[in-house]
Order: sequence, then structure tokens, then C-alpha cells
Amino acid sequence: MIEIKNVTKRFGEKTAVNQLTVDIPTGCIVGFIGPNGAGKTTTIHMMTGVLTPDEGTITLNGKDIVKDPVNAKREFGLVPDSPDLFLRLSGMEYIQFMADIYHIDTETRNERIQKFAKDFGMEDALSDRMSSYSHGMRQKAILIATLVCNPNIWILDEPMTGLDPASSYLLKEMMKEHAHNGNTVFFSTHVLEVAEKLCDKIVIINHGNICFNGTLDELKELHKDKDSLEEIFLEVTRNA
Ligand SMILES: Nc1ncnc2c1ncn2[C@@H]1O[C@H](COP(=O)(O)OP(=O)(O)OP(=O)(O)O)[C@@H](O)[C@H]1O
Repeated sequence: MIEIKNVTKRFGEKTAVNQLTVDIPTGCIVGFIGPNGAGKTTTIHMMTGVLTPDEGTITLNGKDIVKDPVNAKREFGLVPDSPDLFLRLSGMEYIQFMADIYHIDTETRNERIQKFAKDFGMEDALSDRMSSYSHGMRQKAILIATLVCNPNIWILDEPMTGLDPASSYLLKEMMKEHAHNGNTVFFSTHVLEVAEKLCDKIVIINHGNICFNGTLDELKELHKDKDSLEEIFLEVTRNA
């Protein structure tokens, strides 16, 4: 469960996120969609403690990301939009480092690393430095680390970008399973078909303001005259 209440973030004169209030229930996949510059990454950065909100509060399973950051951070795993992190480490060193932070015991982590490295075709690459990886391989190393740590909440910023079709399919299946098992998945995407197929709820943001927050059926009901999610999205964001 993620609770975002009246959150605002300004960069100088620019209000990137304006009085945003959203509840992300447990057991759900929630898609966060909006045009370029809408405020998605800024919101995700505030949810994960990368940025501090100017106003408002964010709690993850009841733990406040500003007041109780260490415990709040144990509740979630983040796959950021740019996977260019810790490039001097090998994929394996990065995964082990993350597993240490989340206190995953040796036997469990080794089993999981073996499984997920095989699933994502990364077995032969994990001993290489992340600086030598392609974008997609860096993305996969960060994903594997998140899966090995198995936090309750997954926060994924455009997670399919750069993944090959097989890995993208696998990740979508894993997202469904994670939510089905009573966990929470929150992800941003520009790919409306993905949002349409995967999400229990969608949140649409534009110019830092929420334009819609509900189920896809509710959104379609509000825009019966439109044939596709693409048309609805264009109308909702045009009028925001
Ligand atoms: N560090 C920063 N300094 C100044 N302005 C910023 C900063 N970070 C974001 N912004 C501005 O805040 C607004 C929201 O940006 P954000 O990155 O959250 O958008 P986004 O929805 O993730 O976009 P995209 O889909 O292109 O990734 C934009 O106008 C952006 O220029």
C-alpha cells in the first residue's frame, strides 16, 4: 500500500508535481502514464526518497519515506528510468550488494540469483563490469537485484524500455504474479497497450496534476465515444 497525500515538488518557478494525492492498494498493478515532462519521474523520485517533497507526505506500507527512510526503503525495490548506476561493479557485485542491504540470507540469494540470471539470459554476463553492459543488460541486472531482494512493493520507472521482447514478456508475467501474490506494483510507461493489458488501475498525470485515477473500465465509461485508450489518453491530457 502506497499513500501519497497532497504532494508538491517545485524546481525554482516550475511546479513539477502539484498537490498530488493517490492511494496505491496492495495486490494491484497500477500504471502511471502521462506525456513527457508530466511529472512521473519526479513523483517516483519522491516516493523512493531520491527527492524530498516541498509539501505533503508519502508512506509505503505505513512507513513515511521522509521521517522513517531506512524502514520505508526496505518495503520497496526501485528500477529507475536510467540504469546507469554502479558501473564500476560487476552485475554480480551489484546484486550481492543489494542483497546485503535487504538482509537476504546466502542460500536464498544464491538460489534466486541462479534462477533469475537464467530467466533473463544473464548467466554469462554477471561477472563482467556493468560499464561493459548494453542498456538492456544494465536494466536486467537491476531487475535481477530487485527480484533477488523480493520487496513487497515494486516501483518501476519505464521498466520495459530497452528490454528485448522475451525479457519484456517475462517481466510482465512476473509483475502479474507479484501482484497476484498480494504485493504492490507501480510502474510508469508510455506504452498504452502495456498499461491496457496489465493494469488493475491507471493514474494519468499531466503538468504535475492528476487527470484520472481509476480502473480502465471507469475511464472507458467516461469516454464512451472513443474507440481506443490512445484516443482517450490524448483527450484527457489535452484537456488537463
Ligand atoms: N532537477 C530538475 N530541475 C529542474 N526541473 C526539473 C528537474 N527534474 C524535472 N524537472 C522538470 O519537472 C517536470 C517533470 O519532469 P519529470 O522528469 O518528472 O517528467 P516525466 O513525466 O518523467 O517525463 P518523461 O516521460 O519525459 O520521462 C519537467 O518540466 C522537467 O523539466
